[in-house]
Amino acid sequence: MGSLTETVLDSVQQLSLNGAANQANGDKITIRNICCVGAGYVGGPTAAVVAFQNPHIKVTVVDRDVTRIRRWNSRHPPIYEPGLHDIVRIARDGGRETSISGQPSDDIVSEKGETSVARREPNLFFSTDVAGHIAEADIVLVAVNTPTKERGVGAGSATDMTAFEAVTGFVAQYAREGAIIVEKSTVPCRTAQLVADTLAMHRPGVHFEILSNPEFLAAGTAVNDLLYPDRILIGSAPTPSGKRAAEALLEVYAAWVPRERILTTNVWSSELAKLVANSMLAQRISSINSISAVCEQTGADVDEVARAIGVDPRIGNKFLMAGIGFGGSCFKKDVLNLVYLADTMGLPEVGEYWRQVVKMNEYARDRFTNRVIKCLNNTLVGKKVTILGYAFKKNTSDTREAPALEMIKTLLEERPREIAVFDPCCNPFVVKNEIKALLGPQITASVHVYGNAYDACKDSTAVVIATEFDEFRNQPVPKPAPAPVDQPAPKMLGRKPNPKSDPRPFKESAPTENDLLALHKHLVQRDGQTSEDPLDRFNVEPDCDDDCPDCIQARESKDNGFATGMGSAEEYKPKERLDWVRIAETMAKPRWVFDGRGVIDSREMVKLGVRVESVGRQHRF
Ligand SMILES: NC(=O)C1=CN([C@@H]2O[C@H](COP(=O)(O)OP(=O)(O)OC[C@H]3O[C@@H](n4cnc5c(N)ncnc54)[C@H](O)[C@@H]3O)[C@@H](O)[C@H]2O)C=CC1
Ligand SMILES: O=C(O)[C@H]1O[C@H](OP(=O)(O)OP(=O)(O)OC[C@H]2O[C@@H](n3ccc(=O)[nH]c3=O)[C@H](O)[C@@H]2O)[C@H](O)[C@@H](O)[C@@H]1O
Repeated sequence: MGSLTETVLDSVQQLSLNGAANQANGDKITIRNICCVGAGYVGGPTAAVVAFQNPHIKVTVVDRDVTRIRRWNSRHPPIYEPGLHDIVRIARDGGRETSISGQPSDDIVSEKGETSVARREPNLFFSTDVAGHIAEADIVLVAVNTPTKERGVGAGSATDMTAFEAVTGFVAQYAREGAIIVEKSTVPCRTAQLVADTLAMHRPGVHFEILSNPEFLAAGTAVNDLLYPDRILIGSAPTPSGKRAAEALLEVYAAWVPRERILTTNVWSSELAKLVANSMLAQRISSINSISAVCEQTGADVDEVARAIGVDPRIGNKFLMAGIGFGGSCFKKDVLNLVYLADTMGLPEVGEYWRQVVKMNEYARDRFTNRVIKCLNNTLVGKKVTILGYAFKKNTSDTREAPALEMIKTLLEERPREIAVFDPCCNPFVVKNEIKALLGPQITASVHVYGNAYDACKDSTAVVIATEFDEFRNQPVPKPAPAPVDQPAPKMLGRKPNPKSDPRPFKESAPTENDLLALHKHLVQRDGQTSEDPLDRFNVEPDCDDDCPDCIQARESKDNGFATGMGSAEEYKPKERLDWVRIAETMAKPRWVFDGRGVIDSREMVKLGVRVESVGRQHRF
């Protein structure tokens, strides 16, 4: 019997053994057709950027959710991400032939322009024909949801592989021989083996390569993360055909990502690295949140502590923002995924170590909610409490696992007169329906979701800030803590363009899509709202259906200058800061602000007669 290492290596090779002779010594694989299964937060933006950067590749995003696909095919896609709309418009609708001045000048688009930009055909499609598009693909990206199991064996920590397994079944049935199957979803380590086994069972002797290519984008910055990734990770079998498949996927990314940022590993390292990346980030947040509790007892200030430790290059200054804890669809589930892996491999100490990260996160949120209740004399009866921010982080409409929801649930137990909710990025109709669906219509009768912050805060005894939107600040956005001293200088290659500077003259005579995008951003920012299409390239967009929530919001929104950005505008644009003087004037006494995200300068609030409680520091006034 071989050693464990040998067994693992053998099974890595097995991933590409079926019929490997077909491809082992073949030519370079040319990719012309990509099918992405799953039109969600990862599948939609990733496929859009891949298509945008590879006009010669047909990219089709398929999903079984008819409404989602209809919305991707309309002017209001189902998810909001800054910059996504411009990219979808070019890739999905094509671009008109245009002519631009190749030199920085005011005469941006002119008939006598020096640089002509050819017409671009659409190459991004959204469809519900899952089988049909899998069948024609050279690469199938699987980007379906992999939540935590809610029942059965491993409930509460194991990954629910229902959606992933269903897609694997489809792939086994319909994918053409030689197709490259890519795990884009975050999956338990060694999932590639399950995929290989399923394919081998359904299609014995037929060759498929299985790659792991986890996604590292974050909500709210997805487009920038995709356009300028820190790294692309591709795990493959160490066989010649495995490496050729990895090279084929690498070529797709190399259209816009510098090659030195594309890392290749074995499949298991790639699968595990994704879980570890999220677990380590979550661990930092839980670590600083544990320290915030110590700060509140000792008189230390958690922001000062974070700043003091963050200048040490061995620690670094990122992900040290104390608050009510991490939300989002991934951190908790991915840490628990690691916990389950450790537990089932007979490593309970490892599992327990990581489980604490999730426990500390819940502790941070509940500790703050209890502080709200305690400050309000342990009763909310007859009182209105306002929650500012419902999304799990700023600049996104993603509300999955948002701490705000759990806080609302706890506060409702105290039978308040009203819980008011306002989020500058979320559609109020969607939020209201979501809260009702998650907590039940009876209990949520006293929850009202507002389209502007002033109505939401009027007559409130307490305002609770649950998301770090810049709009809620009463102080300038703080400068980032100084970078650790020996942090390497950012590389020139793949660097994000500065939208303030004109990218012309372009390096090449024919501008790339990145050049055009940089110029588009520069001109939109320079000219403010005056043109959404300064390069005169956009085609007419498809209409929305009658039930589009963003169109309904646009029709019904009573814009008080701080209305939600979804719907009324094509894209969410951060609005002006909240006028805290106006809010303070209409709040009920004693006016409390509970700052769960470190956005409030309490000294300014005191001048308005507002009492502030923040995470990680003592200053009760
Ligand atoms: N949301 C994020 O920011 C990130 C998510 N990830 C990972 O990416 C994966 C996808 O996440 P999201 O895009 O957020 O999920 P999502 O829930 O937004 O989208 C998943 C989509 O898959 C579709 N789907 C499910 N089963 C299907 C089937 N059998 N056939 C066709 N379509 C099917 C669903 O209808 C849904 O539209 C997860 O594994 C997640 O952990 C990774 C990095 C970032
Ligand atoms: O796998 C995923 O889904 C993604 O998870 C995170 O991205 P995301 O959850 O979208 O957003 P983050 O910026 O990581 O923030 C997560 C949560 O942590 C909170 N946070 C973040 C940073 C911090 O210092 N403190 C803090 O409380 C945020 O408010 C938010 O609720 C990772 O950052 C991505 O790299 C990863 O791809």
